[in-house]
Amino acid sequence: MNSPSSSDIRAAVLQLSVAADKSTNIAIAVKRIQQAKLKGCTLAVLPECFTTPYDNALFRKYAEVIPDGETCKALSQAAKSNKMYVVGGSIPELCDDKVYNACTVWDPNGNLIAKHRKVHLFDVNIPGSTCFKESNAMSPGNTLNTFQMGKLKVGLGICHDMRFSEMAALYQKQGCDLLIYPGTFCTELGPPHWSLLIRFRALENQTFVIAASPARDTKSNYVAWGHSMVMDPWGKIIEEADEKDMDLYVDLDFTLRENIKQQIPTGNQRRTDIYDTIYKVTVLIKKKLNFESHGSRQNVKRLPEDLQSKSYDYNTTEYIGSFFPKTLYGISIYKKKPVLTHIFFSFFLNDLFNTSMNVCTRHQLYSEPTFPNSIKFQIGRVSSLITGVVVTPRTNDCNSSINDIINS
Ligand SMILES: NC(=O)CCC(=O)C(=O)O
Repeated sequence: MNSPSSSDIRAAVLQLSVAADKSTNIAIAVKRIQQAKLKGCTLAVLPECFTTPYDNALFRKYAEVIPDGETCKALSQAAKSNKMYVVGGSIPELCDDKVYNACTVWDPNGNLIAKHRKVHLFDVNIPGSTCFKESNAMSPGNTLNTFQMGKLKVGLGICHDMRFSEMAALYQKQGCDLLIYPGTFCTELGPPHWSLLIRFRALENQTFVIAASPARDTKSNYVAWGHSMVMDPWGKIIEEADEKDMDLYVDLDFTLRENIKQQIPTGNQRRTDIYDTIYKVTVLIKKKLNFESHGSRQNVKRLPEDLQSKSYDYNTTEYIGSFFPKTLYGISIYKKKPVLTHIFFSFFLNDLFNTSMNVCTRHQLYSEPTFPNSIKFQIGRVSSLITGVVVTPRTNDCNSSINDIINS
């Protein structure tokens, strides 16, 4: 194996102590980011729930909206003033009266470039050891999330997410070079599993892995294991903290990963003819439809349950369309983006025949029969949330452009 010659990034893993006061925690994080900058780092990673003691009773109280809350403002400013990428551990996020365990990522201009809501909540019941039910206080996220640092692609997970190998495998399939897990394992599950799981995820996906824990506080209700660490794709620990309040500064050389990928090319050796790991796009009809066309209002009945959602493989789906005939409603995935079905079919045929033809679908029977008008005739708003697509009816909306539909 070639020995690594140049460092691609210098990362700081900030294993800070979490105090009872949120503003104090934020101020400490900002200071540690500044110190990481002075150490030459371009990336700083904070721990899970670094603003909040890890306690179901406190999550809602400490929660804030993203990106307008106190923590986000401070992290954005810290990223910008230090010209660094900041992976903001996690904070309790308040959204639509729900609380999520959410990681924000900030680029060197202070822009929010990714958000990951913990997908697998920490619900365990080990008599005599650990009992925790995070789902009593938090809602789960539904998507996998990556961000780009120059040429490097980074996949995000939060703590318990690291137990799920499919999730990491999907990041590997998406080409991630580095996986980052802010995490707070406890002193019961930390010793047997923390380091092993990080090592598995690194080795099986041939990626670097950074796991950032808070420092241990033996007086808190939930005692964190600490031991933040950085693992290389060979399964070797590059740096590991002990349980104390401390930071790691680590050089990551991605030529190591490139070499391992060439030498042991497991990424190309998967037998997808006999097994596969897929990332699903879920299409959901959220509300019953009520739309207006040609002056006549149509009240559409509630869909049968089985027609209300469909799942597709995100990675392989190029063109897929579903009609919900009772509502005349359609939804499609076109080049991995959600579009309304009639637009999808138009695109599809236009691509196929390299022409600008009009396609008359059932929607268009109720709208105007030309292509531009059919785009304008929008019976629903399509928003690409998390893993899925939520279709929310909108009445008589004739002003949206195709970009609005795809990007909304
Ligand atoms: N905060 C967490 O998700 C803890 C996960 C954990 O300890 C585990 O064993 O899993």
